[in-house]
Amino acid sequence: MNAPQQHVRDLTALASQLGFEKQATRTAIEKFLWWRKDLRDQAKIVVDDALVNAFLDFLQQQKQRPALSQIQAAPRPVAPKRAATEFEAYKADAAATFNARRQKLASYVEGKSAGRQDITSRNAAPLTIPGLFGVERHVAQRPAERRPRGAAGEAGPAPSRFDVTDPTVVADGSYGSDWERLDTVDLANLKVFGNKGFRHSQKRICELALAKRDVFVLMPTGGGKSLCYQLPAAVAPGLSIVISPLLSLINDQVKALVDKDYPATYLSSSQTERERKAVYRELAKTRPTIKLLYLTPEQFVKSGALQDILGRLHRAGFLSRLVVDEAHCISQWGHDFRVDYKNIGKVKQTLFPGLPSMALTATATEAVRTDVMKTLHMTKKSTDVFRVSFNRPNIRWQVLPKNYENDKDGIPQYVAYIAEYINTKWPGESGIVYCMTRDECEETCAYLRDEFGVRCGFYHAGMTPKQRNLVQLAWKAGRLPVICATVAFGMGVDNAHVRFVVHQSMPQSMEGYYQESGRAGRDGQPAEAVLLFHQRDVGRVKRLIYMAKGKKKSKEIKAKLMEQMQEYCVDARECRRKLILAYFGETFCAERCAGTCDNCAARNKRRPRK
Ligand SMILES: Nc1ncnc2c1ncn2[C@@H]1O[C@H](COP(=O)(O)OP(=O)(O)OP(=O)(O)O)[C@@H](O)[C@H]1O
Repeated sequence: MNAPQQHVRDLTALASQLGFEKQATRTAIEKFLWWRKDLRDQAKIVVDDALVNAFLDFLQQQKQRPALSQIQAAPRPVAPKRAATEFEAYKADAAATFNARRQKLASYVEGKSAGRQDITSRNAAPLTIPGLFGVERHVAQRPAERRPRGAAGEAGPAPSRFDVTDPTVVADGSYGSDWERLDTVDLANLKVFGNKGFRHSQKRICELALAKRDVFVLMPTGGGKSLCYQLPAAVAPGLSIVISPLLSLINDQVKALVDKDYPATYLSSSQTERERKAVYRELAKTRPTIKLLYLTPEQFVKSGALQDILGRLHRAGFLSRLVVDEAHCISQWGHDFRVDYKNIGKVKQTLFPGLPSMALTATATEAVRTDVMKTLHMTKKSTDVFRVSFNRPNIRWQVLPKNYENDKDGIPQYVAYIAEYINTKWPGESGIVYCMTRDECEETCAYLRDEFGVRCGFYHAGMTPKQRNLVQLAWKAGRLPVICATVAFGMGVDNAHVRFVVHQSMPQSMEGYYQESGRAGRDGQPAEAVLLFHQRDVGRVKRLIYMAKGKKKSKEIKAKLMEQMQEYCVDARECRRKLILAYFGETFCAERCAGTCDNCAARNKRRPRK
């Protein structure tokens, strides 16, 4: 199938999820692709937010027109003038964003970025990232009398951009107006990332990373883990490697960084030969200008050519750090175990001895943390562990009984409940309904959409990557507020405004549940996590675990994790927040829950009023 035909198929699937009539949209899509010459001519395309938005707007316009057949017949669409102009604007905008991103990325790896300088040596001219140039200039021009002074009053050492211990720093949000008081880490945070302050322990983590310590970061979803390695990588000399489990996650991160003029790139099978070669060419230089290189674990562990090149850079002292994102994938006790993750430690020890590491995760229990540290050869002595509370005060946790019976129209009552919950409590708001199987996922979506008028789509591993990507983009853009999904809708799902996450059935583990429900309320606004529980689902989950591929031992571990999940579901007394946090080794006083879980709310109701 050639590329345009593939686009037609994928975009049609998306349009039908949105309720557009299939045959009519097919022709419209062909028109759309005809307009978007860039898509038609390329074997590989980047389907990004701009493209999906342009497409959906285009569909909307087509739908409003009574005679779609006219469009079919005409060589160019006969749209009302205003609409056509609007679409032209969308088109131009989408194409411009698309091209700008590609060009930026290409210019980094091919070394064409205007005004770029070598940013890698301590004595080199200021950092080449345009945003950071001001930082450098500022530090370099700091007047001598205002530099930090030693005890005897003598002038302190001239500040360098690795000077991260300025005692006058105003951390955690309040910068004041005096720029002289800010150190390099603060300035990089402001200039490169546009943040006015640090969250949690971000600053300390950056400082320790710059001091070449091993660091283990446990921070809840949305806590701000990325900054902990992106900032030190920008400021430290040399190149940092980031291992991340998903291509979509890598793409999102690199895109966001390139948009900030940050020299980051990646190597993946989704790149064209030309793109891959350009990255290799850059890496083969004595001093590559790339600061952050994203890789999948498979590539890091299996690609001999890449290992050779990175090994050479390490021997030349040019590697700065190995970062392992979503580090719980290393451990069999984590809910997302990946074999290639397990081998990262071996490769690191053999090819990159002495290279500082950073491991980051949002879900590690004590057992997982110990496992990860052991695998990555991070010793207690050389490693600083940062744990941010996993409490999410803005999420209301609830477990409700699930009713399997059908209502008078033959619709399962639990589906009718979900529909009513969405339509009365969160109409039009963004949310996720997690389902146990692919079939349930499609079925629930059909019920919600066709019987109850909920605007929703579905997402599961049985769809092609492109179809999944389209649905995810439509969801992110707010076009499909609700997604019925299996756990395949997982890592990398980054939408701050999710108001609710419903689990239609019991999840497989507490870790998974925390991760999935934690996608609600990343913007800090009130959100809800509702789990529907029926004893029947315990047997179903168990069957899924034992029927899946894998070794007996790993299945037994999964069954144990599931039992803990079951205990959580059947507990009708203890504070949910306390149970979740205790699972991650954190103590929480139930009083602080203040009725924000079903068990505490029920207890408060029962209590006689004074
Ligand atoms: N210091 C900060 N000030 C303002 N915004 C911040 C700060 N740190 C992070 N953020 C923002 O918070 C959001 C979440 O950050 P990030 O994606 O790094 O979280 P995360 O911990 O990696 O989450 P996940 O586990 O889902 O990947 C991002 O939009 C990021 O820009």
